[in-house]
Amino acid sequence: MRFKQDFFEQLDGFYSQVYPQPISNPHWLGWSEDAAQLIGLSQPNDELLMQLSANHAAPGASYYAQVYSGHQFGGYTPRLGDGRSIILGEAIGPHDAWDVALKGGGPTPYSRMGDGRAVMRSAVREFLVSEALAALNVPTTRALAVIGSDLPVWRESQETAAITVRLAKSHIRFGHFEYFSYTQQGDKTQLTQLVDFTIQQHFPHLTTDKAGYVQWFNEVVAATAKMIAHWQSVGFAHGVMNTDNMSIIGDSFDFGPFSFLDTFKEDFICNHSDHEGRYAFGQQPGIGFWNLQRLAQALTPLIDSDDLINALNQYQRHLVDQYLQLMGQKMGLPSFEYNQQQVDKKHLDAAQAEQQKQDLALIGEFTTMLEKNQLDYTNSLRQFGQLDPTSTQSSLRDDMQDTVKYDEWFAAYQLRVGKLADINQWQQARNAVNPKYILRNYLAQEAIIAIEEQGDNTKLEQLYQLLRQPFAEQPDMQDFAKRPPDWGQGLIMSCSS
Ligand SMILES: Nc1ncnc2c1ncn2[C@@H]1O[C@H](COP(=O)(O)OP(=O)(O)OP(=O)(O)O)[C@@H](O)[C@H]1O
Ligand SMILES: [Mg+2]
Repeated sequence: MRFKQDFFEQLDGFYSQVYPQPISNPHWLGWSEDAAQLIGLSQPNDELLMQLSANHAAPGASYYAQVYSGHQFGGYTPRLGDGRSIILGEAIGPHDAWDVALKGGGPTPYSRMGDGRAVMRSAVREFLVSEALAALNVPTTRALAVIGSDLPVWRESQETAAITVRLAKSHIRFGHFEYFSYTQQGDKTQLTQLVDFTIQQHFPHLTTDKAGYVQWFNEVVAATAKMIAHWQSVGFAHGVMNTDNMSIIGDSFDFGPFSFLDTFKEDFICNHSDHEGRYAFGQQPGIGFWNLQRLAQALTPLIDSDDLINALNQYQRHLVDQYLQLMGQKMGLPSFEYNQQQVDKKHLDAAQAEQQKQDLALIGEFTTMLEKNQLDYTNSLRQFGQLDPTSTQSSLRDDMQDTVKYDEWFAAYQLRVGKLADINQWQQARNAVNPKYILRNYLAQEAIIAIEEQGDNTKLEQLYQLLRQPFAEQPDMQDFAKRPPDWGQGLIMSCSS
């Protein structure tokens, strides 16, 4: 790893330098070949294991924990910060630089009551989902590796500690801006410094002046909407959309009790502690907006309210455009022209707006049918993409209890689809965007249990390899595409991690 230290060198006062604490008997549990390439690594080796388990110092690393705050479940916590994630610096890759962080690397000045550690099950889940989302083309932080140990940690019972080696183009969160806006009221120096740094590093096509700030916030709104549209389209529930878990570049970030939908359920709650369903699957688009409003509030010292409001007002349009683009591809809505050019246009004409409304309704009726018939979201879409859109018979129809309703819907769908030139091609295009394999909670759980009980990471490795190619048939792996067994249906994860 070759590091640069832009955050560390340019943002003094935005972090505490702190060295990670080693974990004992470190061993590789998981290694992502794809993530490794991003920072110019190929194979894991013993020295790297010692460095990433904090047993040896990594040459060129700075080791720091960032300070931030955030709205958690709607309430403001004035100071959070990296309580268990220690950043080594920005590793220089062939295309981008990636922060390398040891999540679970030991206590920091921001640990509050926590031990600075992560338990194996949560580290494994974060590793797998980071790489699975990336393979689904969802914007996300990455995971280079997960490292097991025999260091005991206490949660509800005794468990062992592990470290996820996270790669992130940025660790800057909405909560960073909240922290520097509210702790330094009346003095914009640090807030300005942070915005300028963010723009220079991650939005280099923009200027660091008033006009640039406005454009930047517009792009943050669009990136956030895009990320959430991706989540809704693949059926991903994040579970803890606090503003300290929202990345400023719109990457999915901090994976705790997340879950992919098995059976489609709009109000699915994956977080055991989320009693009111604040972060339920169907609430995510609205929460994204709420979080952007909190960010906007923190930026009022630098950007005029009218400009912030104008940008916020574009959120829904970005979200709908992106969602329709993704779902349109998944469902094969033809001449789907919600391309980037159109997304960038400020206004749609009346005919386009009407078409959007109808398409949204068509997609919504489809997911409602899935929900009513308790069908699996991922598998139903995969199945749908293999049917013959010119024929009224299909295996998906056979799965519906109410075929009258389905036929009615399908007739409307056929009308929208029109004539197809090549059915084979149509089906191939659907298979390229409707995954066959997703990280179902029960699959992650099986991999975790094998490690817990036998110290065997074969299942984890197998799952990682499977999810690298979620759209490929992988004939030997068909069982992994099945709906969960009874014990694994709607598995809800504990928040302790
Ligand atoms: N075991 C722990 N020890 C110390 N601090 C912790 C621990 N678990 C969580 N925290 C801190 O509590 C706050 C909220 O936790 P949250 O679960 O959102 O983040 P996280 O999973 O620890 O890390 P990240 O957001 O970097 O992925 C953060 O400040 C986090 O660092
Ligand atoms: Mg967090």
